[in-house]
Amino acid sequence: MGGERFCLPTFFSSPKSRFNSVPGFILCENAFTEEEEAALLHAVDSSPAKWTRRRTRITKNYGPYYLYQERNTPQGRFRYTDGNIIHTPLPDFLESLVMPIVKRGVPQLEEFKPNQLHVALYKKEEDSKIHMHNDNKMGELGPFIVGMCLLSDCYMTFVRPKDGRRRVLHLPRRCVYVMSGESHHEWRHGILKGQTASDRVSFTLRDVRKLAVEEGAKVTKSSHMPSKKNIRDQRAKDARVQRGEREQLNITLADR
Ligand SMILES: O=C(O)CCC(=O)C(=O)O
Ligand SMILES: [Fe+2]
Repeated sequence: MGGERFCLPTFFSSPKSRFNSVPGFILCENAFTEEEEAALLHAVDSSPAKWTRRRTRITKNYGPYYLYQERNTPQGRFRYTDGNIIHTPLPDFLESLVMPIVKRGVPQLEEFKPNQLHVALYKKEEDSKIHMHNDNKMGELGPFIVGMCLLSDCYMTFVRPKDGRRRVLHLPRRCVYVMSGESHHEWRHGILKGQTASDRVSFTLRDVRKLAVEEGAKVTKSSHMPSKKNIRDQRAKDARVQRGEREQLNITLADR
């Protein structure tokens, strides 16, 4: 760990963040070994899902393709192609590797059955970050969101819009964390620029209970159709892909 640009954001020292905890947030340190970490990275590398660039992060997505917008639209938080939510099958390593670690570290998660796994690579040299957001803004998730930190520590910033409270939590490499209760429903969170110690990989597990449209169903109601602008943007993107302009992301995590 180290690097001069990895330090607490300046507002951390403000009186509002003196009590550094967020209700409902559970942190399990040393939740997995270096060998397990290597196995998880190798499993992501071996999985056929494609890497996609999203703003400054690079991600692999399994389950319904999730967007981080907080606007309440009829199509919800999901990305569509031809009227269907993009859906990548869950990988085998979710059951064989990920869930045993999560349940061992946090026994309260015994009943937790995620149907979505989001793998993100935050690159230090690209100042990767994730903007402040609330994953459950539209109430589509079950009671837990679970995260895992691989390869690097980071600081996660929390803000509670109701009263402006702010907290910054240190998430160590190889931890498992859980957002439940207030941290899940009332706080927003993000990882700001410069707040990962080095290249970091995270796993986010969600239990998506409400899709705007039935999984796999054709969108027929006009109110469920993506906006004209979304359709235009998607067509332009598809055309770029066909012309081979899309960035080819050949990434290997295991050799980092
Ligand atoms: O990288 C992380 O640990 C957090 C990611 C996150 O907040 C999310 O995917 O919703
Ligand atoms: Fe999140």
